Amino acid sequence: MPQTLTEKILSRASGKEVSPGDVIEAKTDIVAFHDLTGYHVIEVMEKAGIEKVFDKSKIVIAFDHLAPPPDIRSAEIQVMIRKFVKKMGLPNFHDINFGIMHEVLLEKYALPGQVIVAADSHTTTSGAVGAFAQGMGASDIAAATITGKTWLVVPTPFKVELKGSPGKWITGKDVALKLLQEFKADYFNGMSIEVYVENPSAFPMDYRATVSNMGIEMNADALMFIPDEETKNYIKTMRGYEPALVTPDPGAKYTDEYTIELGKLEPLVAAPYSVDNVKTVNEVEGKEVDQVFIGSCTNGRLSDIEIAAKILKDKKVKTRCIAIPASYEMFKRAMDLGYIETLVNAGCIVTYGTCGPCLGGHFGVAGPGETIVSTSNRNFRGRMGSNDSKVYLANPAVAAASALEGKITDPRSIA
Ligand SMILES: CC(C)[C@H](C(=O)O)[C@@H](O)C(=O)O
Ligand code: SF4
Repeated sequence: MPQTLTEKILSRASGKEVSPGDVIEAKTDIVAFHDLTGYHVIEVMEKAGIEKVFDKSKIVIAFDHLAPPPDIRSAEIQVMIRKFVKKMGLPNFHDINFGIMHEVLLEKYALPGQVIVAADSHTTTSGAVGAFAQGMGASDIAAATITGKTWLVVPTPFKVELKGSPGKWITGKDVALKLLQEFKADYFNGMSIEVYVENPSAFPMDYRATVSNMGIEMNADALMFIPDEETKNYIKTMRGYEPALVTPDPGAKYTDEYTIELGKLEPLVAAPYSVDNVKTVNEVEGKEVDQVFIGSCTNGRLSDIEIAAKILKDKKVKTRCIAIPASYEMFKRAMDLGYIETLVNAGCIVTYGTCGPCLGGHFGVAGPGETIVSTSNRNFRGRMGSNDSKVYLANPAVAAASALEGKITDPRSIA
């Protein structure tokens, strides 16, 4: 039987031919956790008295939610995890100066065809390179850390096709929001989405990562881009070697298919208080904005910072604007290309590699009555701080244009 990417990956990982609905035990290629959930993972292991991991080289840990620690409790958690890393002799540990775990996984570890599990819902991000990547709770991740295995229900594969090329100021975010507008936030429950890109270079890895990242907002078990030339180029550029590509068999069967004509997309916005409350930017433009956040594991990559820099070059923002490249690597590249200087000159506050304001943690928590435009992935009540704040999710061009004008702005109207 011709297999989808989902079936191919999970058949290899479980050692038998799988079909949607099967409950399987799959071997994990990478098991990861961060500071906030890592604490619980280690606690579960310690309570069970287990002092070994299945394979040191396959455990990845990154500090991001509490980086740098905003309070004593966060610092305590990091101290505890550093001790665990030392005791176990884990080589793939990324302290507060590396970046957001999902971005670190994408840049340094994830490969086509792998099974990746991590203690964070946005683990779907690694699907951008064609890995079956799923977020899990701390107990499941503790079990996978110990055994190198996890149990899964094989999801039903659904195909999305991206045709043509996106227009000016249209990015991966608009594709993610289009899917949410069309299908709503719970449609893909029990499914995996496999995205085929007709014209690989027109939809680069940064855009793919945004869409995969928001796969969990669609409730999909995984959101994978079918590996192609762009996957190869990305891994070659970031790591210096060419990966082997895993692709679905011709004639593989999907439960359904949906096509997006990239050239027909408009900049979209998710209005409060739900990620699927999607509107065109023109429907909400003119609303006054108190703070703009450009960053997170959704949109903190080089192209996001580049777009913001292009819009803000030689101008001044009219509202608070916080920009956070998702990793050290992204910060460094943005700095070398002059984007950081542009953003600082425009009046933005810039730091690197933290979840920070995305989940209302620190570095720009939203206050009562405030309106925020954010490039992150969630906007439910209280997500970025006060229950009385309103968060509009958008792509980096809409965010930067809104910072420039002090109100929600269509970037096509100004640049
Ligand atoms: C803290 C963590 C468990 C959570 C997640 O799993 O997604 C966070 O990263 C988020 O984005 O809300
Ligand atoms: S940046 Fe936001 S969405 Fe991503 S892992 Fe951190 S808190 Fe979660």
